Amino acid sequence: MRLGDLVDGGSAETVTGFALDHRKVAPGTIFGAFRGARVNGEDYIPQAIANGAIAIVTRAGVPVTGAQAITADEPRAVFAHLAARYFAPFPSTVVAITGTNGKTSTAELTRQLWHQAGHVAASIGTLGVTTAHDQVSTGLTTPDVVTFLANMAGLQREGVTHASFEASSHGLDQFRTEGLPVAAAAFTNLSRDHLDYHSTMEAYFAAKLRLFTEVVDPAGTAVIWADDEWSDLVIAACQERHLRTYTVGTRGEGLKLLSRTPTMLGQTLRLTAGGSEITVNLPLIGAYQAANALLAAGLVIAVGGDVATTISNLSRLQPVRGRLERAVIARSGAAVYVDYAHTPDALEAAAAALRPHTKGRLILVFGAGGDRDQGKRPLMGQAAANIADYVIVTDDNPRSEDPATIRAAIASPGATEIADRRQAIAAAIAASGPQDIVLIAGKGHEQGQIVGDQVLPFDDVQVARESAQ
Ligand SMILES: CC(=O)N[C@H]1[C@@H](OP(=O)(O)OP(=O)(O)OC[C@H]2O[C@@H](n3ccc(=O)[nH]c3=O)[C@H](O)[C@@H]2O)O[C@H](CO)[C@@H](O)[C@@H]1O[C@H](C)C(=O)N[C@@H](C)C(=O)N[C@H](CCC(=O)O)C(=O)O
Ligand SMILES: Nc1ncnc2c1ncn2[C@@H]1O[C@H](COP(=O)(O)OP(=O)(O)OP(=O)(O)O)[C@@H](O)[C@H]1O
Ligand SMILES: N[C@H](CCC[C@H](N)C(=O)O)C(=O)O
Ligand SMILES: [Mg+2]
Repeated sequence: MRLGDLVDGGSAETVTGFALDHRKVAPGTIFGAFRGARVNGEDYIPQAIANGAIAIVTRAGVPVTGAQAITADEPRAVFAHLAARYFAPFPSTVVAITGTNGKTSTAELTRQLWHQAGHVAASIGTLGVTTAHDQVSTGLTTPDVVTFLANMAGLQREGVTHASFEASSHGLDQFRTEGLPVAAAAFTNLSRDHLDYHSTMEAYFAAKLRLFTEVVDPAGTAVIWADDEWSDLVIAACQERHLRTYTVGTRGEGLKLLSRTPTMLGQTLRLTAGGSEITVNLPLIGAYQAANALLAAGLVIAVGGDVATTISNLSRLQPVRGRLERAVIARSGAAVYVDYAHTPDALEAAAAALRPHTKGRLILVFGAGGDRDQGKRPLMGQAAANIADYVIVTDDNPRSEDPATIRAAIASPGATEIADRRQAIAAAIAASGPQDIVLIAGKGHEQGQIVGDQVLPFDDVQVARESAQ
């Protein structure tokens, strides 16, 4: 592809790739020079050109000498759209999920439902790039736009026709997932997180809302969990754009949840869909997993899946890694669960899921990540005190912060503090009785504890199993 094929007045030079970092520029690259959270990418334009960049996408007025300048008010959006034309084709059906909690779960359950329906399907998100046979980590929930589009194109080459992806608020704010057609977009919920980056709930919500007002195709569908306090605002924004909406939940119209009855290993859902009443046994516990499963079904139906088959396939869903994952039964007889709850709302959702299965006490081990929203820490501490009978506060990826300061900020009333996560997990399990449940929250599938700039190997499930012996 030549530069002239991509931009008006472009030269006949061959485009060889796209880069956001000047260190990744090779001859023929189009470089995106953007102001970032840490540094200003515009400062690296001369180096990018020296490394062979043939065009620079940036703001108007930024000096560019020796390469074609492509300028726009929102240069990240233009860069994404140019890159998408370069990397295309993509899987023919792509859907996205946003919300504070439940993106990974919904993306993964959507992938599973498509797989069951006979499609070659994949998902991209916190767990990495997942196909029926493989899982490769990308490091971020929503990778940078070049990685994202290259991965999507790679999936298409491998025969993937259906792909779901997580659109994090950072990703949406930074236009990391633009340019490719998105046939449907789901909203899970909104609660406190990431205010270190977005400052206010309104700004955080506005970032999420872009998925519906700008990213999803105008002829696409918004699939909305109707029972969240922010849902009506999402529905209103979609209606303003004349987007088709498909709502799910007890207030849902597409999939209406009539009742939810916990069973030993899951729950029975009674629903109305397309005018008929359907009962399905979901092999996952907790209201939150039912919500995510219904959203996944909604997405599959929104892009053409058969309603009855899709709902019946819910009974064959596999658990999502690190989301209410039963790690081990301790010698005491207590069941030990690992969950990725790292917000106040998620802690409540995870505890609510386990309560009906607990005859005794709910013992909770958790912490809060460093270099992330500080305001959520005391709220998590208070939530923990409300939902659990015994709380141990420990470390969870302190990153560059002092772990003791993070634990002090959590300040969970009545909690025990054990800095070392392995010791905390061991203490929780040692304290458990046969009727109790131990919930280890915050790290889910993660394979490391980030301390400073080191990633020390750590897996909550494995440590729980070792501690339970
Ligand atoms: C705050 C944030 O979101 N930062 C992300 C963002 O960085 P940025 O654009 O602000 O970059 P910057 O470091 O200020 O640099 C500005 C520009 O200069 C360029 N640069 C920089 C240095 C240099 O030598 N040369 C150069 O060209 C950079 O490539 C960049 O384009 O874009 C980078 C590339 O896409 C990301 O790697 C980086 O993620 C950092 C590492 C991060 O920790 N992000 C987390 C907070 C995050 O994004 N999390 C979300 C949500 C998690 C969830 O709840 O699910 C996620 O989607 O994972
Ligand atoms: N629908 C939901 N409602 C409330 N809480 C939920 C919901 N789905 C998941 N959770 C909680 O959030 C945790 C993380 O779930 P998941 O990984 O699916 O969310 P996510 O949105 O991808 O999170 P992240 O922002 O870290 O990528 C779960 O382990 C659970 O505790
Ligand atoms: N995607 C989330 C994950 C948080 C997980 C928790 N273990 C932490 O490190 O805070 C974030 O980057 O904020
Ligand atoms: Mg996620």
